[in-house]
Amino acid sequence: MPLDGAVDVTFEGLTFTVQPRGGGEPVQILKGLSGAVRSGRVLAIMGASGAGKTTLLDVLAGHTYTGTVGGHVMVNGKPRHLKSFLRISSYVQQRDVLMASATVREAITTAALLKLPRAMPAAEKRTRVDSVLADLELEACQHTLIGDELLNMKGISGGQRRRVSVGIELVKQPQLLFLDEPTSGLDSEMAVSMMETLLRLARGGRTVCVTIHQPNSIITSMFDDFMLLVGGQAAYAGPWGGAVDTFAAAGFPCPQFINPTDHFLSVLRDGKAADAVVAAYAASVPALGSPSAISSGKAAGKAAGTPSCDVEAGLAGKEPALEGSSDSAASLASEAAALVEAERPCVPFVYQAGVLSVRMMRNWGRNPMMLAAEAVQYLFLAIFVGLVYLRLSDSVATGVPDRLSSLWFVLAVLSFTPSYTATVTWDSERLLLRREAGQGMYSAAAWFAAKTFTVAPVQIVQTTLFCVITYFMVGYAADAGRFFIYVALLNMFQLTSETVGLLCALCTSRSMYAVIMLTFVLLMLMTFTGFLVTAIPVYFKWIKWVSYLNYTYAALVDNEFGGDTFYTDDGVAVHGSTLVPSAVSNGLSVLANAMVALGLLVGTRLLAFLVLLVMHRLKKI
Ligand SMILES: Nc1ncnc2c1ncn2[C@@H]1O[C@H](COP(=O)(O)OP(=O)(O)OP(=O)(O)O)[C@@H](O)[C@H]1O
Repeated sequence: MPLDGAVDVTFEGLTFTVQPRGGGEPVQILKGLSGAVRSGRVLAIMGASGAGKTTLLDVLAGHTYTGTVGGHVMVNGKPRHLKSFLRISSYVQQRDVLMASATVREAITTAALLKLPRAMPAAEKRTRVDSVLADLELEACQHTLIGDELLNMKGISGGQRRRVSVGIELVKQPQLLFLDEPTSGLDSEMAVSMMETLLRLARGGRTVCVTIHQPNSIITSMFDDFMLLVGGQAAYAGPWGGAVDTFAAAGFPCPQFINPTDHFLSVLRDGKAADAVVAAYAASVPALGSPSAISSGKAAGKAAGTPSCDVEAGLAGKEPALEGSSDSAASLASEAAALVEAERPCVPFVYQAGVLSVRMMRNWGRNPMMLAAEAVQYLFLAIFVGLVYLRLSDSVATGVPDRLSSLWFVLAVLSFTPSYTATVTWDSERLLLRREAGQGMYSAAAWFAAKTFTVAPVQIVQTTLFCVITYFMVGYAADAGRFFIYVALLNMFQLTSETVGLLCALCTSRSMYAVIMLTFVLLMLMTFTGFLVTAIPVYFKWIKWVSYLNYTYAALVDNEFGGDTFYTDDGVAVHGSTLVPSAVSNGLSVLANAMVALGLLVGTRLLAFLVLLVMHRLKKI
């Protein structure tokens, strides 16, 4: 799909400085880099691990969230206006984070629905998807699942996954494409095919900038421009063909039959040699501040094919104090505002939530094992509880304590099962949410709404099944009203448990830590329902009053005992309400306890929502 409107990006004296977390002197990661990324061409940024490739790509793409950027970035010769720049550019991160249960076409269609204006006709969006599939040669596998080996879901190849990640960005037809290590993890054939795709996109009028680790010689032959970094400095910047000459001029000619990039990296491993190359390169380009340094780059490069061409001086170690340098506080604030603006979705909230709900439901549908595993878990546990407490008697001596413990056991099952499921599924959800919401495909609030409205019905069905089995197997009060109260209380309880699990996952950002936190929280809440401990120490009393287990347990016990009669061994009838232990009863009616439990469900859900928003804003998820 050829594009109109060539975009050339030039940069001069770029620095990037971070303040180490543990304190100490600021660390300069990029040390005054200058160069250009041209329309219709591919610029490959290379260097050893830690040389600063990703940092440079982030700064060029305008994706820096921390640190201080210095220097100039110009777009078509004018200072970059980050907000419009972000609108016409796309960034493909190193790791493919995709929905495993979607087909290739569905993944790109979802991106089109969320990234293109709502007003654009559906047919036009479909055409856009078709053309992306054609551009990336994904037509043959468009109906294949993306898949995930960890989920035992067979899917497309690694190279196709990389192309799907690019396709998701291409739907908005960006003029600039930044890709972090697009060939990493691919075998050489797939890596070549990926580079061919990028070259084709560049030739169609796009400006393409990639970081690359260890390219083979076929891949290097596809570079138009090349930038080689060592310790945040430029060892070379210019047309690919000039790099070998620069190294030769510095005293390091490339041996015959050796891949030049292997030679470059091997030379740069030696600190002294690296300094010599950096100095030789810096001496071969116009001085920083010279009018020719940026503006004449393209023409000079094309004419001479020397290092001082498309990509300009990487002036080693110099801290440029350029006029209008972007490291002023005001400039940084406006860049941050531009990023926030760029992360704002372009379709309405309800539409976002709708598209996400469809995708989540499809995910359930395509993962019958996931659904079945949960349902079997509830079924198995319900039958287990039923068998343990099968047909309880109405004896004061045995029926009463067994009823109390069975209800506590039911709560234990419905505390741990949904909350653990919420924490263990979080890791994969988090990565997708971070990428997609981070790119402004949808808001975190829309994701939360979609999750709430798609997960809740499934959970209600599962919990109701659990309730029916346990109620009749155990033989709780034979009263329809009390049965429905039991079902309602446990459904609210189960949803609260799921929310508590999600809350722990959101607070810790890693499911492993979430599980530890959750176990601690649940055990603490379970201890103070009045069933395990009757005399609660004064310093723990507050836990009882904020615990959703306490209110639900009190309501369940009251509901069960309230209208029933029990019999002593001597046959004396005793009204159930008098048998409720004082440690369990909290003085509230069933309805009042249910209302508090409902309030706690709404409260924890709102709290989870707020934590999600904060963590998303802080880039912690
Ligand atoms: N926010 C940061 N705070 C502290 N150090 C950082 C930060 N970002 C990057 N660095 C450091 O800057 C150096 C360059 O990092 P960068 O990720 O750009 O390297 P790279 O060349 O892309 O490496 P790789 O190929 O391993 O991804 C590394 O030493 C890294 O630890």
